[in-house]
Amino acid sequence: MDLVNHLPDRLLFAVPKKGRLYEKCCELLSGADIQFRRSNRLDIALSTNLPVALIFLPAADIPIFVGEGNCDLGITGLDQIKEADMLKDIEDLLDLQFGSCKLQIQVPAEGDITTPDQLIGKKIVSSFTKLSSDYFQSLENVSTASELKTNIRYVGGSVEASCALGVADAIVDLVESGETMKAAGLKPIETVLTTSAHLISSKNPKFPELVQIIHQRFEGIMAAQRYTLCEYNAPRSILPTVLKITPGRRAATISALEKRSEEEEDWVAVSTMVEKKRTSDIMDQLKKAGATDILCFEIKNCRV
Ligand SMILES: Nc1ncnc2c1ncn2[C@@H]1O[C@H](COP(=O)(O)OP(=O)(O)OP(=O)(O)O)[C@@H](O)[C@H]1O
Ligand SMILES: O=P(O)(O)OC[C@H]1O[C@H](OP(=O)(O)OP(=O)(O)O)[C@H](O)[C@@H]1O
Repeated sequence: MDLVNHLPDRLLFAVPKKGRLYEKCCELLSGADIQFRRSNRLDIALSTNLPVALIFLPAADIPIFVGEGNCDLGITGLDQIKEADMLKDIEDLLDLQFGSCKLQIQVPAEGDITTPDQLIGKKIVSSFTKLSSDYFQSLENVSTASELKTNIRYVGGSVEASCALGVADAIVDLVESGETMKAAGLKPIETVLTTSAHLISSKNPKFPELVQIIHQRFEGIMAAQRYTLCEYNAPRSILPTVLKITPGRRAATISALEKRSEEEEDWVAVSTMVEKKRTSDIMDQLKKAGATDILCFEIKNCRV
């Protein structure tokens, strides 16, 4: 099939082609019901149910493709967006809350260096030379990279080996668990940036309505991951108390329950979204306040 001829009618969505972000991106695309089949070795896949073409690119190139308007949408790390200096050229639509890690200055664990200012004038190795330069410019209080006393050099991978090889006094690299740096005999002395994967769009997308629809679907996935639906019954008299416990995202939905007799007090059913991580605590608080029949449900999908 001549893929390229099908592209003018399609929103181009740039997705990391491999690496740390790839699997999770595929899960999100599936959650947003963007169906596709990626043929072996092909870096373009046409969606089978939406006018979308997925373009699989290195995570580092995605900010440029989206920032310069070649792709309407993209997913990549905030670190890559800032390193490409593209934050001002894109719309930062959503923090997707995966691919979370820190860009840190790491030095030999057994060495004398304990603070970043001791590195002024020394050798730094990183794949993030812009972010490293920005950091040391601010530390050295100079306005351009050419005025820097600190020597910042680029390497594309295995950055953590640079100190042991004598190439660097310190490195600036991504750290999640810390295992890689520990194994390389390094320790952190500063966090330059905290990062995660973001959904980004071009400032002037060719398919703005579809950008909005996909953005809303991704927001729905994030909300479904973050919240559960909590339903319970309560006497109307305790509503002010229980609504303080479960105020909901916007407000709780309250429905009157049928009375079984004239004498019975007014009861209501309350339905509200609660943060997943607080669910057990909230159920305990509701029970204590006098609510009954407290149920919590997983949210499979939603639009918020
Ligand atoms: N250890 C990690 N934990 C969580 N997220 C990470 C980690 N390392 C990298 N990331 C995130 O994933 C993005 C892509 O990193 P990854 O190492 O997968 O790159 P890559 O595209 O495979 O390139 P390379 O070939 O240079 O490794 C990073 O920019 C960062 O946002
Ligand atoms: O703190 P940790 O959990 O050990 O993760 C950190 C490692 O992850 C990243 O590299 P990755 O494994 O993606 O491969 P790369 O070195 O080829 O970029 C990063 O560059 C570190 O090497």
